[in-house]
Amino acid sequence: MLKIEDLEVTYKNKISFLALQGVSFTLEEGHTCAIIGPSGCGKSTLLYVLAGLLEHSGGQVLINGETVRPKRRETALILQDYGLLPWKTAQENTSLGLEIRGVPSEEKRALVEEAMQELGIWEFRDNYPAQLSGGQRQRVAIARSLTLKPDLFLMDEPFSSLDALTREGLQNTLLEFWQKRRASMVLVTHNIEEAVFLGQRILIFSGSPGRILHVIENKEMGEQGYRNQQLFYQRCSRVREVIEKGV
Ligand SMILES: Nc1ncnc2c1ncn2[C@@H]1O[C@H](COP(=O)(O)OP(=O)(O)OP(=O)(O)O)[C@@H](O)[C@H]1O
Repeated sequence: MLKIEDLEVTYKNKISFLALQGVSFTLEEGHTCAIIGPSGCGKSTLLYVLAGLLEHSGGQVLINGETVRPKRRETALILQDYGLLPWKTAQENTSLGLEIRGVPSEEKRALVEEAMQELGIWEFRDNYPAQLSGGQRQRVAIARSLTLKPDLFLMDEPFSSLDALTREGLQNTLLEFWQKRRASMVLVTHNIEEAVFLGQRILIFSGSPGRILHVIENKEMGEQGYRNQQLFYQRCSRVREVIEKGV
């Protein structure tokens, strides 16, 4: 699905800034990977490159064998601040992506209902963003991307502003969704437990420039009750150790 080879990204303002260097990894179709690392190591930069929103200065980024291109329809980018329009209801916000693409209204309504039902927010369809909780707003943002039937989800700390319980609820929802649809997913997070709960492979970055410091395979991800298993805690400790000591 994704093949990144020797990626380099330089921001060119008055002074050039090398944000990522020598980043290589692959993500097989239908798999997930979590990216974790210190603030400023280039995690968001990497996602923007994968979303085709930012040009890279070196290396290769291939999605299904093709060079990454802007506005690939099947790529969904989900950000931390939800990106909801305050003057539109939850339903209208969910249909935004389809509207921009000129999908006929019957089809649009069906796709929107399906996505909102899947995320458990259909009953809040007439609420405006200000009348929704943080978790519900994030669900609307995810539902909006689901309507476009993406095969690649890029998520930039999507749950970071939520309280611990809401966050766990949404992590479970995301896991169930992934198990059903098997879309490919790249999740950027600051949260070690989240990385181990949702990433089949965990890429630990160092900065700066951002590079991959270590890769941890986490094949048990998604197993029934994984969050409460001994192995889950061991993996979390291992990730913490690499972040703290670099080995
Ligand atoms: N438009 C820009 N111009 C110049 N430098 C930038 C620009 N955007 C980001 N940077 C720099 O690139 C580096 C990587 O930024 P990025 O936002 O990708 O990091 P991050 O790992 O996502 O950080 P955080 O975890 O704090 O969100 C940082 O040092 C940042 O200051």
